[in-house]
Amino acid sequence: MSLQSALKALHAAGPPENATAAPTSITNLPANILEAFIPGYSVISRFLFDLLGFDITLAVSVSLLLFGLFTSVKFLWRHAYDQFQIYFTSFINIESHDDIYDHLMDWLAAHDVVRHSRSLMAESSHSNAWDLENSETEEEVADTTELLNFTNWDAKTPPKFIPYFGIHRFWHKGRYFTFSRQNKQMMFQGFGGTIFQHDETITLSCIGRSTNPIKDLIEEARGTYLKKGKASTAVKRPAPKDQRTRGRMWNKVATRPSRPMNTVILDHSQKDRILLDINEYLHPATPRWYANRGIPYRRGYLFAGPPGTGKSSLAWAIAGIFGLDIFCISLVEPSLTEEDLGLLFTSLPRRCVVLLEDIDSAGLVKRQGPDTAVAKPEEQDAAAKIGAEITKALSSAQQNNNKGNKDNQGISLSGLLNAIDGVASHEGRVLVMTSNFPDKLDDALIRPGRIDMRIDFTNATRSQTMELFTNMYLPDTPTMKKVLTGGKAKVAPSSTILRSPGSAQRMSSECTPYLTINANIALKAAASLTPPLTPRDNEFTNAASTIPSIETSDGSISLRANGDLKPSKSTVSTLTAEELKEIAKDFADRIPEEIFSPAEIQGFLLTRKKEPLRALEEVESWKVETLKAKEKKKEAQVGHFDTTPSSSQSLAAKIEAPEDSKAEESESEDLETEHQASVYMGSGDSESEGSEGSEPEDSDSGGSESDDSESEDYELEDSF
Ligand SMILES: Nc1ncnc2c1ncn2[C@@H]1O[C@H](COP(=O)(O)OP(=O)(O)OP(=O)(O)O)[C@@H](O)[C@H]1O
Repeated sequence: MSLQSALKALHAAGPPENATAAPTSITNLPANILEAFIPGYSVISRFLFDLLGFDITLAVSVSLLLFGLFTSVKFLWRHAYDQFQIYFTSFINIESHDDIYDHLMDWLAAHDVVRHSRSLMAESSHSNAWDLENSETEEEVADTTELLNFTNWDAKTPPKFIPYFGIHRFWHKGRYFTFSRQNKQMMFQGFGGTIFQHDETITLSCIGRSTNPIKDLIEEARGTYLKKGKASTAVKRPAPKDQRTRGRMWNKVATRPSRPMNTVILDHSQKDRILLDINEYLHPATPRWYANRGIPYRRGYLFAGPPGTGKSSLAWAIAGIFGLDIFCISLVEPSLTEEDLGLLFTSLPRRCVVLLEDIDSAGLVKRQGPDTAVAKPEEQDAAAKIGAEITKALSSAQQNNNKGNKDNQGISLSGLLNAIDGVASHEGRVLVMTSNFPDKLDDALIRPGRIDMRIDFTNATRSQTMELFTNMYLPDTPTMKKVLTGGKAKVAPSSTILRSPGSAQRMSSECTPYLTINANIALKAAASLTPPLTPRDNEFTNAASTIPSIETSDGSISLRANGDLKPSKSTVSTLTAEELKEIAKDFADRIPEEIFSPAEIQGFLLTRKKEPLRALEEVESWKVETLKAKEKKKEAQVGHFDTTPSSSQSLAAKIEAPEDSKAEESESEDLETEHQASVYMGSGDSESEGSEGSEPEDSDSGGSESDDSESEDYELEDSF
């Protein structure tokens, strides 16, 4: 029927006056009823009749009836649905500041929900430095002589889609789930006016009167999430002040690959000691043991030593090995109050590593008052005096700061002690404090019960230097890469506890029964390692098996492993493990003992990370220059702090009569070089009795995980 004929038909229906007559059908409502719904209806309909030539009453009546029907069905449906939800469905709510929120979002992003939902949120997924390390990208950057451009790589990273606010429905394992994401906006009156804050809640529900299916789903999401980050360590820091007031105490700031223990170069007996101690402490049976004896279930460790000697690295490695998150607290954070500190400790998970870095420079107000931070009379060492001055300056600066900030009174020593072992303190955590000046610490802070074990770090010894060197230049195998990148390596966490079957055996025999179980597991894991990760007992033999050939061309050197790795174009020759060992020895011979920190040596090697021979060649001049710079800095500091002239002696005073052949070899160098070379010889001679001609005891060939990624590691740690 054409439009014209339709209009004609309507026109034939007669004028609106007819409409006032009794309706001929239910769809043709009386005009007075329509008037009640639409005020002025009769005027409008007359006007439209004059204009169009037909009565609209029928059309309006039908529309109104349909609308009424729809509204009542909708109302009934909603009511019925609400009743159904109340009596026949179960709910679990999750706040956005909880870890489960992340677990679920991650799970949903990878689940069908996202594929079928029509309301999604796209998030740019920024891969971190380690994510880039996959075979595809690696091939693309095989040639390190060219400048890199990451634009294309970023473009290749697809965005991540997560469900947007609102309700999403999905089936999972034969059950129907509803996922609702709500945004809450809160309003606060602050000093600067009204502050709006957003917070999120998600509600998971399923049909049935039991919450078990939802719990299972959450458990599944959690499992998937944790599995993904199995070989990585989550780094958490206190949430910003405004979030803390709303109950969110910690924020995850990063996830980084677990640091293998063999990349922390430290006396192996010390490493074993601390690992066994923590392993025993974390064992599920231990809390009962503590409770039965009325001992608070806490354990604290002090890592003491000069800067850059591996204190934080060891804490990271411990977190990685035991699969714990690491919670870093900076006591100098301006918004942190004692109350906050207490709450932070209370909201720690059951097992975790809490890292309090550089506790000596945290400006703690001591119990007896800030002046007690002044150096004690027996402190003759310039470095110690400088440390005391810095602590004092920091302390007074913090107090000055606090004068203008009523909220923040700073953290006092007693505030920290309360947080560490007060009633509110969470039990089961591994507390690690690091300090460059342990002698400055208040006795109360380091008394047993608060600090149960102290590990002393020193500047690099000869064997440490050798190990640093070999770690830097051992080939990077795919297995190692997986360990470092948190890839699909299956043995990463356990294998790093014990470095080799030999050490696993030893550990097994030394441990308590329940530790033996763990050691046996570790023994199996260690046995399943590929050669480069099984060091210590037969380090160089293993390493040699991964290096099949030598190619020498232009004098620069790189390593190649069994065809697993392609040599980069910038480095063209290969060393055997034996040769590498010899170079490492030579290198260590040229570095004075306990003068340079491992961080300094690592920094030097990093700039020559594929050229061990160049490192060997250039180490002498680097050594001289660095020593000069150190001396200068020390003099400047001594002058600044007005200490006695003897305080500038440190390096010079360690110099003894040159007598070693190495020192004689360098006779062409200036006087100072000779002078400093003898520093090394002096200590090297005495040390050489134990170490000369022998491999560095306990060195880990597995440490080859260093290489390229170590520089990233270095930078990242600094940023933390
Ligand atoms: N013993 C070591 N073994 C391996 N690497 C080390 C060692 N000491 C330092 N490094 C390297 O030096 C860098 C700095 O180390 P780290 O932060 O652990 O030192 P630190 O003692 O905590 O320093 P600070 O006291 O300044 O905080 C890291 O990249 C780390 O890899």
